[in-house]
Amino acid sequence: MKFTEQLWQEISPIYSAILTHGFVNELTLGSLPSSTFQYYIQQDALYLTDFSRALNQLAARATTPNDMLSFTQFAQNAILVERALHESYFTLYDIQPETAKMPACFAYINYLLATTSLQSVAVGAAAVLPCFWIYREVGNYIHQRASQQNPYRSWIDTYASEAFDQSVSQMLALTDQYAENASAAEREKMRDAFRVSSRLEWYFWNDAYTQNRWLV
Ligand SMILES: Cc1ncc(C[n+]2csc(CCO)c2C)c(N)n1
Repeated sequence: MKFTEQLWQEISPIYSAILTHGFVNELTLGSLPSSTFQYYIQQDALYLTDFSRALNQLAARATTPNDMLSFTQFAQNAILVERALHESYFTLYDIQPETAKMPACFAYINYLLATTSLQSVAVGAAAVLPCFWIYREVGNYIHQRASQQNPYRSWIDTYASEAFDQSVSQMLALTDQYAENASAAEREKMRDAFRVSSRLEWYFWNDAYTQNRWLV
């Protein structure tokens, strides 16, 4: 079994919790309150900018030109996605930009920046992988079920694209290659990083759903 297949098996309860989460359910049905979607998009714009920084960190630290190129392209793409949010959804759904990261976004981004800066590139790659992989799976899941009249259709179509599918496959191959060259202890850290980020993906949806804010 591929290393990444093993990773996916290990997060099976987390992935199920994401698919059955109220945010995903209501987004699919089109009944998600616009204020909830607004919170999500505002936080995601903040997330994407720093996610790009985390990928650039991996690009700077990768040892082969091929890997550097992959991480650089992913990093560039995250900024393009962020820009697309501004050019489409912010206008389409009349959303105001936000500057404060709420708890899940704050935790997730700081975890990714610390891991891609201070851990090995292999562990850093495992930490950013859920962002790609979970979005492809959740994106396809929603895409298959949502109606054409869904008010969030424009967002839903983004993650079901072929271009996105290709970058996820590239990221998976890259992670498997790092795992092959890693020691058992290193692979254990990769598994842990993959699980932590997957959990934080759930928290990201949950913060939007509950409109979570700093209590103090
Ligand atoms: C919280 C959160 N997690 C994952 C994504 C998905 N995503 C954003 S950028 C990118 C690819 C960059 O090359 C992917 C897969 C998101 N938007 N927000």
